[in-house]
Amino acid sequence: MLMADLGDIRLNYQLHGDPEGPPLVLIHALGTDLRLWDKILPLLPRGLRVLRYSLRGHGLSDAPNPPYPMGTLVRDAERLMEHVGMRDALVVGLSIGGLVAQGLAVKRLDLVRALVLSNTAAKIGTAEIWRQRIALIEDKGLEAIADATLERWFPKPFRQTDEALAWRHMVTRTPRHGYVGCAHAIAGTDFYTPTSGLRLPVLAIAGSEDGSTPPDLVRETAELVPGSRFHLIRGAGHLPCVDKPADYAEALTAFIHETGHLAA
Ligand SMILES: O=C(O)CC1=CCC(=O)O1
Repeated sequence: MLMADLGDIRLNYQLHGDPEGPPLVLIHALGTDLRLWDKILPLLPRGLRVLRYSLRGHGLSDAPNPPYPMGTLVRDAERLMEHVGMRDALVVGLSIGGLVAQGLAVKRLDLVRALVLSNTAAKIGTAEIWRQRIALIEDKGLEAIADATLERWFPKPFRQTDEALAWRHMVTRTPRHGYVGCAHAIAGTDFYTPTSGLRLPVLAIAGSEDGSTPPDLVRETAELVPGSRFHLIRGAGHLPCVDKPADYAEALTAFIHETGHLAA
């Protein structure tokens, strides 16, 4: 468990794997933290240098007052990669993590060699949806959105497990400032034009049961970048690294080898 003091923010991060290996960066979803990747880490090929961190306002990272502009979240990722001495990485971003990953690739292509856009889009939801969600949280707290969030995140059978309850706790324990800060960032982000200009290998991953970023939305984003590949995980929800970790790790591993990031 490590903390990067970047001056105006301290971010919690972890490094795994081979310190000399090709870099892989994992960026999580709203209302979760770096533990989102726990199940897939042991399933990834050996030899990678893996960086995962908690976004500002999440996990053990600082949670300053909202709002957080998307540019600030992108700058956090940029500065953290510089802090640990990483460039030319394969960057995996899930949901808001996918927005940060797109922004990072647009701004700093030297840091990003390939992108995995998981359960994400160039634009997620509408400003009005996010305004309503922020107002509800500011009035009643995160408990007020927890059940609806789990319905969008997980297919019904998974929602009935003890594990789903643990993820519900993760949502309600997210600092209110942190969730609202990042919700503002999502509300203000439309990457259709900048992402259309990207030219790098892209794998888009969708879950057939995803109630937050449904497969068609993910496919539409993949199609913005010529040559990108779309992979659907059947039976998975918004967080396939949680409810279908083996399928998720397999798709990621195939892409890691396909792009030549790590020799097969
Ligand atoms: O809360 C949701 O519906 C899912 C979500 C949207 C952006 C994100 O990171 O998660």
